[in-house]
Parts: sequence; structure tokens; C-alpha cells
Amino acid sequence: MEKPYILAYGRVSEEALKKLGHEYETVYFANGENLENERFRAVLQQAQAIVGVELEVNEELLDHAPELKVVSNVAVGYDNLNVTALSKRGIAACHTPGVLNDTVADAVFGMVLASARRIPEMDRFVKEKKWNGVMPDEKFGVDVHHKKIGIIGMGRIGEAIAKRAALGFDMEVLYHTRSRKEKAEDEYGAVYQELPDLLEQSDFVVLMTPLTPDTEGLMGTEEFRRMKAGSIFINASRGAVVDEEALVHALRSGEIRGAALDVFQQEPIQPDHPFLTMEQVITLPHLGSATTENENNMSLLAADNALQVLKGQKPAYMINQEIWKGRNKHE
Ligand SMILES: NC(=O)C1=CN([C@@H]2O[C@H](COP(=O)(O)OP(=O)(O)OC[C@H]3O[C@@H](n4cnc5c(N)ncnc54)[C@H](OP(=O)(O)O)[C@@H]3O)[C@@H](O)[C@H]2O)C=CC1
Ligand SMILES: O=CC(=O)O
Repeated sequence: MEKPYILAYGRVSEEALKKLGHEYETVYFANGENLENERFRAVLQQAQAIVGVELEVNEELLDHAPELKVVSNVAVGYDNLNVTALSKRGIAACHTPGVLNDTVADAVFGMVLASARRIPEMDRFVKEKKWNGVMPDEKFGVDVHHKKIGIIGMGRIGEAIAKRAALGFDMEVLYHTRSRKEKAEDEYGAVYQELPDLLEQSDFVVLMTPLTPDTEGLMGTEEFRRMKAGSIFINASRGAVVDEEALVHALRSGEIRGAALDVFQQEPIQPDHPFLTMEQVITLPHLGSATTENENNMSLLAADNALQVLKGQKPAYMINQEIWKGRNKHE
């Protein structure tokens, strides 16, 4: 009998592809492939699992996937999945929380340091042979240590950022979420704030919420207006949590000093986007979790999630847990 199919998509490590391929006919498609590709449609028609990152899984795609049992994101964020549509069809939705916390927090701290100390800009300055041996006063950065960092979305990754800020850089940590975080308060001295208060006090504002109907456009004109003069905005959550026009305005008008952005409303960013011409904005290609080690860890976790579902076991990291109820009376 032919092995059942798995459709692998986007960033999935070699080791994970091998693991999946051992038991299932695993066909890999690069990021950007979609229903317009005949081979993609043919594999989807037979696929019992999708394992990958950034594939838009909507009703239309699901209509082409009659055998599907699980969609396993190689990501913790799952705004690319229509979870309601998956649940309605009894398809498990899985993701990879936890394993990437430190990797993403390292990247965010890189963004904090790079923007405060103008590191990418100064790299260009030297390479463009503008350096005459003296660091010009007008290119000086600002300190990070002992400043206030405001974290919007103190979840798994937010806490790893708070730890670096408090224990590594002696920063005061403010945070805003829907619920209080005792661990962050006890271990990192984090102080809960309503959003306007956090924005008004923080030297660095770090956005780390998921993209949901509640968070879409969370940072808009009013929020940027409330930020301190000279403050820096960091976004590593999702582009659509920010009103990009409002951010461009806040940067151009000097309401805030700078920004470091790993995510955009449209990825890749449009070639004529104003961010690309702004010296005070660091633009990154959604690299938060992108290290060799972490890609493999996330891919293996996503592969395990998918294989567990295909074997009738409850996966370790399932988003729509409610669909599992009653499937196995021991769980
Ligand atoms: N740039 C990159 O490469 C990466 C980006 N990400 C993004 O980071 C996000 C967060 O990941 P992770 O930390 O694991 O997720 P968590 O679910 O652990 O944390 C999310 C936090 O956001 C808070 N939150 C949710 N909705 C709101 C709201 N309306 N107002 C205020 N706070 C809110 C939650 O609050 P509460 O706890 O009170 O519910 C929670 O504390 C992912 O969903 C993804 O979009 C993740 C990895 C890499
Ligand atoms: O953006 C990455 C993720 O894991 O979510």
C-alpha cells in the first residue's frame, strides 16, 4: 500500500523532513507555493498532514484537502490558520510554543541594542568610508542599561525578554497583558501597567503579543503619540498589530526616536515602503526564531505534533484542544 502523504511547506529542517519521510510520503514545497501549482494541489488532495510555516490555511485551501487530519505550524504564532474552519472539520491545529523563547528573546535584545546604539547605521557609515577616525557626536546612541523597558504581551517570550532586561541590563521592567504575571513580578521586578501608562513611561516599548482580532492595530496614532520623546519602538510580534502609517508618522514627526521591526503588515515588505528609506528604522526579515539550532528544534516539535495526531495520539501542543474531547476516553 502507498504511504499516506504529508505536505511540508516553507521552513522545515532536513532532520524533521527525514523523520516525517520515514513513515509518510513527504513532499516539500517552498514558501510561496500555493493552489495555483498543480503539483501542490495534487499533494494537498492526498495529504493527511501539513507541516510548515506561514502557509495561509483557509476554507479554500481546506476544500482541496479532504484527507487532512492535522496542520502543524513550525511557529508559535498561528494567525495564518483559520482555527474555526479547522475545528469545524475536525482537523487538529498544532504549534511550537516554548522551544523558541530564548532564541526570540535574544533577537529582540539584539534589536534593542542595535537601535539604541545605532549599530547597523554605524556599520554602513564605516563601510561607506565616511569614518575619519572619530565617532561623530551627532551619531551617538543612547544607553540601554538602567532604562525602562515596557513589554506589551508578557507571555512566554515576553518573560524571556524581561529576564534579559532585568538581570542582564539592570533595566526597570513594565508590562501590559490581559492577566497579571506573578513570576515576572517576583523574579524580574516587573510592574503591571495599563497600556497608556506603560507607553508614557518606557524608554523602549517592545511589542510581543500574538495577532488576534483584539490586538490588530493595537499600536496606532494615539499609542505612538503617548510614547516618550526619544523612545524606541520594537516589534517582533506580527506586522498587523501595528498601524504602520501611524508609526511612519510618529517617526517622521520625531514623536519617537527610532524603531526596530522584525515583522510587517506585508512580508516581504513592499519595495517602496517608507521604512526602507528611514535611517532610524531597523528592518529585519522576520528572523526572530531563525537560528540553525532553533529551526531544527521547532521543526522536530512540529513533526512530532503531526505524527502524534496521525497515530491517533493527542499531540503535545494542540491549539484547538476542544476537538480532541471524546476521541480518547483516557485523555
Ligand atoms: N518575530 C518572530 O520571529 C516571532 C514572533 N512571534 C510572535 O510572538 C507572539 C507571542 O508568542 P508567545 O510569547 O509564545 O505567546 P504567549 O501566548 O505566551 O504570550 C502572548 C502574550 O500576549 C498577551 N496578549 C494577548 N492578547 C493581548 C491583548 N489584547 N492585550 C494585551 N496583551 C495581550 C497575552 O496575555 P495573557 O497571558 O494575559 O493572555 C500573553 O501574555 C506569537 O504569537 C507570534 O506572533 C513568536 C515567535 C517568533
Ligand atoms: O514568527 C514566528 C513564530 O514562531 O510565530
